[in-house]
Amino acid sequence: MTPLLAAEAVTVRYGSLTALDAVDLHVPLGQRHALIGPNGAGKTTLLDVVAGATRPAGGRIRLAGRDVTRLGPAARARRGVARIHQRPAVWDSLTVRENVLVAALPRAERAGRWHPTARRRAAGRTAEALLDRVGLAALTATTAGQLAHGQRRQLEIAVALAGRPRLLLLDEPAAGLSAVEVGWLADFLRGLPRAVAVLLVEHRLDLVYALCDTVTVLRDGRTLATGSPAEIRASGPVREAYAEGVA
Ligand SMILES: Nc1ncnc2c1ncn2[C@@H]1O[C@H](COP(=O)(O)OP(=O)(O)OP(=O)(O)O)[C@@H](O)[C@H]1O
Repeated sequence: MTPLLAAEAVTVRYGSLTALDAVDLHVPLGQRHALIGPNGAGKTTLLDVVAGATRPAGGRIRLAGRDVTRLGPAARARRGVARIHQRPAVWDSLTVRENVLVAALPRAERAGRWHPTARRRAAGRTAEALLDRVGLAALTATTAGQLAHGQRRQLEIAVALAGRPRLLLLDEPAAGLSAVEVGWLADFLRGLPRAVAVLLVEHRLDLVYALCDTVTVLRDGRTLATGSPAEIRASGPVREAYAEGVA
């Protein structure tokens, strides 16, 4: 079956540094797939390539079989790719609700809400439901710039889901969160419908093993191993390589 995401022989160079060297990655529909590896292994670079933020020097990205290598981030977002950044990226000057509305309006239009009032209403309902789900219902009128780090993460997740993605790219979502917030994040991601596939970059292996079906280990821009959490845990070379480089 055609995977939702296929990265084929993706190569990225920064000057003389090869950040990714012919990396292959397949994510089937609905899969929770983790990318782990030492610092500098190329994990964020691979997310950048999948999101369309970095153009590879070689290789292809296919979404549901279609070659999207030449498409930028906005076109990929329209095809169902959403991203959570290492530092939560939200509009500081807008309210919490407005942040989600901005993301929900184009989706409402694509869903056939042509009339502006109908579009606003549909987007408003989406925003309210999502803010409720991420636990920000009491803060809808708060300016995003006033939110604490964990709340910004919750908001960014609501914004990402407002476009109804098929593929959610998460770049170290647990970074900077308290233990309670990490627990919330794990529960939230576990509860995501399988209509959304997840590609997760995360240093916290407890979270990776608890959430993901498949784990790919990168090292120095190359794939060291891909397997189930049990297979990756049991792999001596993987443990050594990962332990060497983790901060
Ligand atoms: N814009 C850039 N210009 C030059 N080099 C870069 C750039 N972005 C990344 N690199 C280099 O590419 C390599 C891969 O970086 P990347 O951020 O993808 O690694 P990572 O596995 O995500 O690391 P970390 O776990 O530390 O976030 C590193 O050597 C990094 O210094």
